[in-house]
Amino acid sequence: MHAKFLAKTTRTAQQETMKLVPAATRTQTWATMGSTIATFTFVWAIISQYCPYEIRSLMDKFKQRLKDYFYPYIQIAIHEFPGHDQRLMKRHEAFSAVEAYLSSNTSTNANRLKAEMESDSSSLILSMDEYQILTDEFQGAKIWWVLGKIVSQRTIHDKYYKLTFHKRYREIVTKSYLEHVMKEGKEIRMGNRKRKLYTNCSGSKWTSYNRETMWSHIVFDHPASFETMALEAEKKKEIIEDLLAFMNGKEFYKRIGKAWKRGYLLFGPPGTGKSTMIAAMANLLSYDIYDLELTAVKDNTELRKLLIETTSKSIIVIEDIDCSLDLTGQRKKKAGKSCVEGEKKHSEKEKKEEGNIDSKVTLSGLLNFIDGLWSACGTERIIVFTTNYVEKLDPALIRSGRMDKYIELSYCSFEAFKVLAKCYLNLETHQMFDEIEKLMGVTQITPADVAENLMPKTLQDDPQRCLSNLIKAMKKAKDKAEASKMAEEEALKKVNEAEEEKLAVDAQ
Ligand SMILES: Nc1ncnc2c1ncn2[C@@H]1O[C@H](COP(=O)(O)OP(=O)(O)OP(=O)(O)O)[C@@H](O)[C@H]1O
Repeated sequence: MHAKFLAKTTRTAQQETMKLVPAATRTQTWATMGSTIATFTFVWAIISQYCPYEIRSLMDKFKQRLKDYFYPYIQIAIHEFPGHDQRLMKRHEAFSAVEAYLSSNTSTNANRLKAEMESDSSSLILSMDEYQILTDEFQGAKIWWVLGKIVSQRTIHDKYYKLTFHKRYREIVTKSYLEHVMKEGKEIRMGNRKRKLYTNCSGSKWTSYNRETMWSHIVFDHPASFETMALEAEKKKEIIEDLLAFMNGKEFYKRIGKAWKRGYLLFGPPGTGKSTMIAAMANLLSYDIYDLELTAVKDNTELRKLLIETTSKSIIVIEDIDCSLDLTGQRKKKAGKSCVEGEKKHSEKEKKEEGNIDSKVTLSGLLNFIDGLWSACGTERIIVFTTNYVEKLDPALIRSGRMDKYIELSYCSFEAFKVLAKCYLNLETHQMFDEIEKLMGVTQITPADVAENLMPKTLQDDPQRCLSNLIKAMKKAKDKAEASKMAEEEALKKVNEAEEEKLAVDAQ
């Protein structure tokens, strides 16, 4: 039994030893590896310190190649402030585009999100938090995105988006995927951003990001739309189609070799909706507006600079062009609508407050602005001129080919009135409409005046009262027109009689 026990004990000890051997070997391996790494690090530190630069750089190259060989992934970083130049505080457009692109699938894929409201955005933007990894797929390629941050002693830390992908997808990612990200990102940003109304007149309520730009801006938040514009349906449709064709015409303009821009001349009496139409155009296309005040532009050089600073997807507006230039190309002083209503005297102080200066912009400078070589810098821009007196304009300014489309906005027709009645009173038909239609056939009333009368004075205001107000206003306008026509005829009759008398006297 003792021998049996001894044999068992010996076997167990042997087994234990067998079990212990690999554990000991493992410990030994780790120890060897640790000391090898320590030796390597030590040797590397010595080499780095004493080895000549050329050899070190060769070794670095070799190290990188070795890493490339064993690490089959490619990484691309897109920095927030490229070149680390944060002085201008100008974010890299590519960084913002990536941010917008990733925000679209962040909400479904990421579990740590950041919600921010950018100064020029109209809604909250969800983006991935730092070091969160997002996966995207494109044409079979898998791409990982991560948001990193370089912490430095600067007040702002440079952030970057890094994308990682397998090197077999290099072609797809660099040729198509990045382009797709930029395009989609820019579109998302366009849809989210608040649009702006720029002016070249400086004033306290206008803001500008930095002193380097000649334009100041406020957020453009005008509710005008083509739907609410009092205009004949056919005309409305034609204008909308024209604008949309322009917006989607990138390839077309490229094919025909023309700069991607379009000129519109809006003309008609005051209060017929020229400014409203510009706002509706900007809302339809989601464009910014640059309201160019010519009287505040020093000379042609400054005009050119202003033009260069405008961005694409914008409408450049010069209102009341007849007041800004005369036929000889010399400037008239503009004071609101003074050139129409009689030249009101403007004090130097008032002129300064409006930003008006003694401008030397010439007609040729303006023509260059519209379709000279300089006008081709930048793309997707619409230039709109407005005037109350188209016949006063220099023929050079409106010759065919210079302005692409002429839009006349005139007195209110019955069809246009019905649009306003629907908007203001929610009425599609009413027994008083017949009388209004008859009066509209013989009276000239502007949509602004119609709108003024249809506007309910209180929330409970009776639509019937608004319609009868309009009828009264139209009858008054009709009587006034008839009276002034009679006065004109009377004056003409007197002139004729006087001339006849003079002829009779001369004949004697
Ligand atoms: N066609 C229209 N449709 C809807 N509302 C209109 C229209 N025309 C004028 N209005 C109304 O009248 C107001 C003044 O119109 P708007 O300033 O657009 O006219 P305008 O032709 O630009 O005048 P001006 O030549 O004096 O600048 C607008 O705020 C709008 O409410």
